[in-house]
Amino acid sequence: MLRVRNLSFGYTNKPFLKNLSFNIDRGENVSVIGASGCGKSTLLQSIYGLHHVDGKIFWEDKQLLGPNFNIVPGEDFMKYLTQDFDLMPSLSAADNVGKFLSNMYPRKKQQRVNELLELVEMKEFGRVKAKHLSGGQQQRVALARVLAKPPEVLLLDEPFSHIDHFRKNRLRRNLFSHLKKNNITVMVATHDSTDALSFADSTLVMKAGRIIAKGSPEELYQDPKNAYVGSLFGEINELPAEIFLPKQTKRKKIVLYPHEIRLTTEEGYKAIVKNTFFKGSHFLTEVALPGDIRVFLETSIKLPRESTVHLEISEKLLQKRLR
Ligand SMILES: Nc1ncnc2c1ncn2[C@@H]1O[C@H](COP(=O)(O)OP(=O)(O)OP(=O)(O)O)[C@@H](O)[C@H]1O
Repeated sequence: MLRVRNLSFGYTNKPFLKNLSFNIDRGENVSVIGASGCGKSTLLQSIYGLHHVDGKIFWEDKQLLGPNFNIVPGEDFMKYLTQDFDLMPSLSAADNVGKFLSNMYPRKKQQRVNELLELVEMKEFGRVKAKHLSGGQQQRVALARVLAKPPEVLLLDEPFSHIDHFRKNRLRRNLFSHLKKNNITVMVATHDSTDALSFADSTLVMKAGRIIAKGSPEELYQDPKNAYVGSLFGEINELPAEIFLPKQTKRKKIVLYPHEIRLTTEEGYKAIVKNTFFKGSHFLTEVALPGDIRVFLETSIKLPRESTVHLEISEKLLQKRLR
């Protein structure tokens, strides 16, 4: 288990990461999500041992002591894939992947390199020098390289940022199932929730150096505490609670996903259609409640602009969200 206790760190005298504590089980896949600049990379670097931090970090029974105690920064059972890949430009893709593998058994080494190049769908580029590969191809080689000597803990910083949509889904499936199969503990930092949520066992949501929510992606989805958490799952509405439950005072705002708001007959909340956006399986429709409060909902048809509609939201859902 990776245990982080009261971790704080600042680039200046002022702490930026503030008192973070969490556990990650061996073999668990944890996504670290949050807006750009919230501290995801700093957290991964702190765990890897690149910063001298306050607080304690343990892997199993071993305390990780950081740069003041390690001559070569970083822990050897752990790999950290940075956002800038760190490949040797004049080496081929295959040589980059095999760089840290022993030359004692050349055939075994070759086999391992081929297996990993296949995993990231780069086998046909094995002989090409890294400097002649595209950004996305370099990122795939870098992913293969951190797996060459299987780490116990893998820290991935925006691992799919350069990879196109066509390939991304398959690559994510292959990579994460490889990690699960090999019981590798992984933390994936990303600002793109689709990059990680469907594969994560749990999620840490960061904002301005703090963890503001943690749980399984399903738990966070079912009960988004605020718009920041809700928006990890796509478009959201953050609406004044008093519209729906005037006597409710505990939460001033309520977060609702567009699909949770339905069209109904004339008994619902009256609204005017302002915009429609084609989304393939549905339209995302923007309507205005009195006071020009904008609401997004999903509709199966394209509704005419300025037409009047009525909205309905399940009472049970409202009560649950406002708890
Ligand atoms: N070496 C550094 N020296 C000083 N400040 C830094 C350094 N690295 C990062 N920062 C600052 O620390 C904050 C957190 O940066 P960090 O890179 O951890 O965020 P992030 O969530 O990973 O962002 P992104 O998603 O854009 O990669 C930012 O305000 C950044 O400017």
